[in-house]
Amino acid sequence: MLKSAMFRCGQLCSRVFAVEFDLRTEPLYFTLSSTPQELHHAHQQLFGDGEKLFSLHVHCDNRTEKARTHAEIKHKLSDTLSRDCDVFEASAFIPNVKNSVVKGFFIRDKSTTSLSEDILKTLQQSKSVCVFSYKREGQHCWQEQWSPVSPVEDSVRKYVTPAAAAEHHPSTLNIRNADVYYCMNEAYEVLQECTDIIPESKEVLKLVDEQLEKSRGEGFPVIVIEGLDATGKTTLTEALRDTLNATLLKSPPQCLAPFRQRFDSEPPLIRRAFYALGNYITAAHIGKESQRAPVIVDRYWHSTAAYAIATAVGGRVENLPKPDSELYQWPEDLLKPNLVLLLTVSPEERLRRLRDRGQDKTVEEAELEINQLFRLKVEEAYKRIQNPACIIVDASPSPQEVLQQVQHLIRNKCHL
Ligand SMILES: Nc1ncnc2c1ncn2[C@@H]1O[C@H](COP(=O)(O)OP(=O)(O)O)[C@@H](O)[C@H]1O
Ligand SMILES: Nc1ccn([C@H]2C[C@H](O)[C@@H](COP(=O)(O)OP(=O)(O)O)O2)c(=O)n1
Repeated sequence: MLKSAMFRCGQLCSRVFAVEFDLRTEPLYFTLSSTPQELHHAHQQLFGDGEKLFSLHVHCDNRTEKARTHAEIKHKLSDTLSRDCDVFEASAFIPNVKNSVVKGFFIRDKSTTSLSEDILKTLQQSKSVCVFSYKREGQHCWQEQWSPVSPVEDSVRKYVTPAAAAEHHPSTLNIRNADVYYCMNEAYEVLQECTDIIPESKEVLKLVDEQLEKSRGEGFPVIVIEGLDATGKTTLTEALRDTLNATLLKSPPQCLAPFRQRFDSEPPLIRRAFYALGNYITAAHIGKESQRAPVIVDRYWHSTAAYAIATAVGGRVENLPKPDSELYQWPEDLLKPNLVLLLTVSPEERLRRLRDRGQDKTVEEAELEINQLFRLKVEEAYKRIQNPACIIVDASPSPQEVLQQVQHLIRNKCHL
C-alpha cells in the first residue's frame, strides 16, 4: 500500500501547490526542488516556525468516490480540528492544464498535543489519501511524505520553492464537467455512476428519460428571470404570468422537489449534475408549453452555472474564470430562451427583504448573507454568461414599477 501511495505522491511533486492562506488575497504558490530555497515573507507566515505542518491530497480514479472522500475529509477536519489548528484549502496542479488539479488541504497545527496527527493517521490508512509533512529550518522549509509510524522508505526531502502566481486560479481548471456541465450526457453519466450509493439517482434519471425535450418550433417567447434569492423573482414571475397570460415554469422543476435536499447534501460533482438535469427537464416543459402561450421561467442555466462557478472558485472575484472563458458559454444542447433578465438589488435591500420574509434560508443563502465575496462572485458570473447574455434590471423600486420596467423590455425585445 505504501508503494502505491509513493507513486501518487511522486506525481504530486512535479506540480505547483496553491494554499488559500487568506481568502481576500492571492493564494500562496510554491513548487518543490531538491536544493534549499529562501522563503518569501508570506511563505514564512504560512510555514510558521515550530508548528506542525501537513498537507493532504485525495487521489482516486473513480470521480464520484474522489469527490465524496474530499467532502468527508473536509467535514472531519472542520469537526475535529476547530481549535488550535488552521485548515486551508490547498491544491496541486499543472499551470494552465485543464483537469490537472488534485484537491486537498493544508493543516497548521498549533496545539501542544499533536491534535492533527491522530486524524491524519486515520486518513492515511485510506489508499486514496496522500499526506506530506513540512519542516522549517530558518529561511528554508522542506516537504517529505508523512507516515505516523516510521519514516517512509525512499522518501526524498524536497525544498519548498516560492512560485509565480498562476494566470488562471487553479480552481477554474477543473470546472468543466465537475461543477458545470455543457451537455446533458455528461451530467447524466455522473448520476448513472452514483446509482449504487444514491438510489434516488435512478428515479431522477427515469424522470429525465420520460421528459426528453420535444423539438420546439417557432412558438411563443420564453423569458427567464434570474437573480439571487430575495431579489423578487417569485413576485415578478407571478405578476408576469398574470399580465401576459403566460405559463410559469421553474428550474429545478416541481417533479425534482422530493430529491433536492438529498442532492444538496452531496459534493458539487453530484449536486450540480442534479441541477443540470433539472434544466433539461424544464427545457422539455418549455418546448411543450411555448406552443400554447408565452413562458416565464424562474431560474434556469444562468443560476446553475453562476452558483456552481462561484462555489468552486475560492476567494476573490478576481479568481473567477476570465470574462472571455468558454466556461460561460451556454450548453449547445439546451433550449435557449429568447430573453434572460437578471434582477439586482443592493445588498442592504436584499437583506431587508430576506429578513422581512423571515423564511428558512438554504445553507447556501445563509452563507451568502455572511459571505459578501460569494455574493459578488455569483452576480459577476451571472453577468459574464454568454449566448444568451442576461439584461440587468434594477429591482429595487416597488413591485409595480419593476413589473412595468420588465414589461417594457419584453415588448421591445420579444414584441409581446
Ligand atoms: N420590488 C420589490 N420591492 C420590495 N419588496 C419586494 C419587491 N419584490 C419582492 N419583494 C419582497 O421581497 C421578498 C422576496 O421576494 P421574492 O419574490 O420571494 O424573491 P425570490 O423569488 O427572488 O427569492 C418578499 O417578501 C417580497 O414580498
Ligand atoms: N436552475 C437552477 C436553480 C437553482 N440552482 C441552485 C443554485 C443554488 O445552489 C440554489 C439556489 O436555490 P435557492 O433555494 O436559493 O433558490 P430559490 O430561493 O428557491 O429561488 O439552487 C441551480 O443550480 N440551478
